[in-house]
Amino acid sequence: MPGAGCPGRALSGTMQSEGAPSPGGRTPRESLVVLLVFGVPAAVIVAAGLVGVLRRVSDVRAQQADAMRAVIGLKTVGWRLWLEERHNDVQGLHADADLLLQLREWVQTPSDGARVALKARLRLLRQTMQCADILLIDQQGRPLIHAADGPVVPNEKLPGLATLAVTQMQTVHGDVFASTTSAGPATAFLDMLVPLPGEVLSGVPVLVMRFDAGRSIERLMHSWQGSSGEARFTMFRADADTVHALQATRRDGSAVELSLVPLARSSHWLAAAARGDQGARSLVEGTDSSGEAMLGLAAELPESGWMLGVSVASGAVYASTWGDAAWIALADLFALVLAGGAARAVLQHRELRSERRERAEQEEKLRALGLLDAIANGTSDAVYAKDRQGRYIYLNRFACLMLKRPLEDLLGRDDFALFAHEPAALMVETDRQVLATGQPQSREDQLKVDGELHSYHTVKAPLRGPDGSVIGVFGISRDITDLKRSQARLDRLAHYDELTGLPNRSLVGLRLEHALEHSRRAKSRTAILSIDIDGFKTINDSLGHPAGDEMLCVLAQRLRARLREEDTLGRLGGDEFLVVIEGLSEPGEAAVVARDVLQAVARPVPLSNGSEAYVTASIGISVYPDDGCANAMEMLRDADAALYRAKEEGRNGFCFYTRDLNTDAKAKLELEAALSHALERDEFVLHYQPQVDARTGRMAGVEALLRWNRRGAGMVSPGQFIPLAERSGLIVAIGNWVIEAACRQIRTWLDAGVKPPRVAVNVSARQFAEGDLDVVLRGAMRRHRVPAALIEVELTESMLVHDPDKTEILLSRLKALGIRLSLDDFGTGYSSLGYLQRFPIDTLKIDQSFIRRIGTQPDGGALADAVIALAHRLNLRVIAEGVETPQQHQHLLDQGCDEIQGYLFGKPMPAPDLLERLAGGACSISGNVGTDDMHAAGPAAATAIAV
Ligand SMILES: Nc1nc2c(ncn2[C@@H]2O[C@@H]3COP(=O)(O)O[C@H]4[C@@H](O)[C@H](n5cnc6c(=O)[nH]c(N)nc65)O[C@@H]4COP(=O)(O)O[C@H]3[C@H]2O)c(=O)[nH]1
Repeated sequence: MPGAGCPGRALSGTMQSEGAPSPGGRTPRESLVVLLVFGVPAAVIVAAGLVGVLRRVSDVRAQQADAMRAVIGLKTVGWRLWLEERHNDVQGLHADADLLLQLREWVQTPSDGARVALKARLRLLRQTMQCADILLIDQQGRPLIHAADGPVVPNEKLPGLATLAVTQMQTVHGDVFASTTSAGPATAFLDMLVPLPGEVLSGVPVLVMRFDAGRSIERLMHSWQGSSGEARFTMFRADADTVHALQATRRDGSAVELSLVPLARSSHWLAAAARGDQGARSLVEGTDSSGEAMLGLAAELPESGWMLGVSVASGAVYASTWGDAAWIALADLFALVLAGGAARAVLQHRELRSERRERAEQEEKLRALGLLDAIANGTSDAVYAKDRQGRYIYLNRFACLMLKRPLEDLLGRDDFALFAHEPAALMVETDRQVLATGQPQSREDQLKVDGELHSYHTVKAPLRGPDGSVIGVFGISRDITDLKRSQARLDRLAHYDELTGLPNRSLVGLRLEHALEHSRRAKSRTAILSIDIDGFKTINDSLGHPAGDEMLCVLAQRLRARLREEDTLGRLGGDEFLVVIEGLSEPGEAAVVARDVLQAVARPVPLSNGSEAYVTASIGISVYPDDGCANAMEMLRDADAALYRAKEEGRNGFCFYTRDLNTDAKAKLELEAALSHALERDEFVLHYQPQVDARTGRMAGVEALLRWNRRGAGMVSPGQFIPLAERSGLIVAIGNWVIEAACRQIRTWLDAGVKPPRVAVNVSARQFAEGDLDVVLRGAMRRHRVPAALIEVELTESMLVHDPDKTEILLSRLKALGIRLSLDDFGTGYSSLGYLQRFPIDTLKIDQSFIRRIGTQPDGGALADAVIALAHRLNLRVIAEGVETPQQHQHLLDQGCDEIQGYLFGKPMPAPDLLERLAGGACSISGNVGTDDMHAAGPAAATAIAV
């Protein structure tokens, strides 16, 4: 926490020292890798280069040796040819008759003349055969006469050769020999000895043809220009100490001079060849006479007594090899340089990478520290660290703000120095657990800050040093006061009704479970009262929801005030309340409470708009264990069943649950299931009840009343199934069917030539709310070609008040069709006179309950009278329904009521029965005025009045 000078720095130092690697250090493993990757290939390259060079040298030597052997072979062939030619030259000499004759003459008469003649002959022969000399020798090899001038060049091998030739009696030749005169140049000769017939020439047995071998030798020693430079040839001969080489020199363009050169045995290549160290015809190395390094190869020159050697300068032979070697070496060097460079680059790269990594790590750490600092100070949690002794070593900015002290004041202090003893002890205890277990701990604390109690959620974890040992405690504390408040609010919302503040369904359910549990143990009674406000919907619809809500709140307060503290009062939703009463000793105590509740509800409720609302309540009671319920759910179900019964029994009362109620509920469910199939099974039928002119008794119209002929069960009263159909939504389809059926019936009457009465159809609230009543009516009227004047729609007050604007539009659309509108049950709801003026109503229908009062109570007709007067004041027609007695009829007639409907004039009846009435043209009051067996005839049904 550098900015604040907080001990965040101390933490930074700790983090930096953690396990940093040696900077730029190359590990032995890295060096080994580099050595393996680059050293080994480099060594292989160099070795391969070396082997290449050596192989090249070896190849060159082998090639050179082959070439030299081939050249020597060629030279040898040349030499053999020359020898063969010489043999051919001397062939036949031993049979040369002229020569033999002259020889014989000379042998027999060794006169000068004979000698001269023989010598001339030999000279001629020498010329012809191009010999260097021709000798006649005796058996000891001593020359007797010769053809050339000058002294005879001695050949020490002649005696031996002469013996051989004579013994074998065939031509033989000796080795090439050189004249060894020290003064002039030497000449090489070859003596070919031809034995002469002995009986002829005893004493002169051999003719020696001496050939000059110089030319041939000179040809042998002609140098050869090969690919590896000039090949030089040498004839040589070795004795014990010296090697004599024959050098051929052409002097004057024709004669070849030879010289014998003694060579040192040591370094001259010929000496090595002569020694045969590496075998005959093997390549030898040495120097030549001038000291130049030479490669040579020597082979015996056949039948000459000499060796023939060929040599080339080593430099010329290896020149290309050295060139290749130089290239290879260069390539090797290049490869080595490359390998070295690559190795260096790799090493540098690795070093660079490692440096970069270290730098990145360092930066990362710095960033992390910065982040830590930013996080610790950026959060609205208190972040802190303490040493093992509980002294603060770090606090973030928020922690300082929370404690309202500068950092310097806080560092080094412990919790006892900063907080009250009790919370401090708890904090220290948590620290102790963290230090002892090395495990994080969390807890919630409450601390007084600025005189206000705050809730904190704290997580504490061990603070570890670089070696992993626990050196203190690290903590984060979050102010969760608001969260706690929200939680409490959510809790309230989850368990309490927002409007009345009473426990809601879930909390009441829980309390009921608890109460039952307690009752089970204490063997006491628990009762529940399911309360429904009668007429609440009407209040809501007529006065608006705010008024409804206001009334609910007032009722909730009243009920709460009537109950004991330990009783639970809850609102389950809408106008449903539930009371749970514990510890009853007998069920009758529940009835006392119920009566109290009824009284409380029945009192007028003053509303803020100045008006007063009058409502009653219906209550269903279930008592544990008397009703045999096992749990809360069953109790609620039974109390509901009792509530329905209470409502059925006329409201503003209570009803205890009995087992029969459950049977009723089941029957209702079955009824509902059967109702859903009634339309498709065509089980509905319309009955018609006459509405007659009060004065004339003529039938002015009929009310279409729905009947359900339930399969297997007979006729079901609309009072039973209409509410069910309303609840399930089936009423919309059923209502449409009624309209269709009524129109169809009118058409039937029309087609039958009967003047049909006006038919009033009942419309349900849901059907009206669909908003398409005009479309449905128009469709039906069009399909059956029914004049709109024959249709009347009966609405109830509550339908109109729900959404007046929408109602106004729909009613005007109906009026536009030409349909009459009648307001049913008028006076029972919260009748608003304003609506009567606003909506295009034609007729008011006085509710049966008002009619029933006539004649039974003093001034019982007052309400009916008022409705009649009001209707007429508003120019509306008025019709009274449920008229059963002539007194009622008379009273209504006296008051000016326009039309009458009731058993007195006819019960609802099937269409064929009505047809008879229609045919009769008037509605008479008779003993049996209807065929509808749905309702029992009233007391006046037996009276017959003819109108
Ligand atoms: N005690 C007695 N009762 C008389 C007398 N004259 C007529 N009533 C009965 O009073 C009810 C008049 O119908 P409501 O007020 O529209 O009351 C109707 C109406 O609200 C509803 N309802 C009947 N048919 C339909 C229908 O097609 N559609 C809708 N939505 N509701 C219908 O069912 C209610 C009951 O119908 P119902 O059982 O047919 O009962 C009829 C009728 O039979 C009388 O002199 N004495």
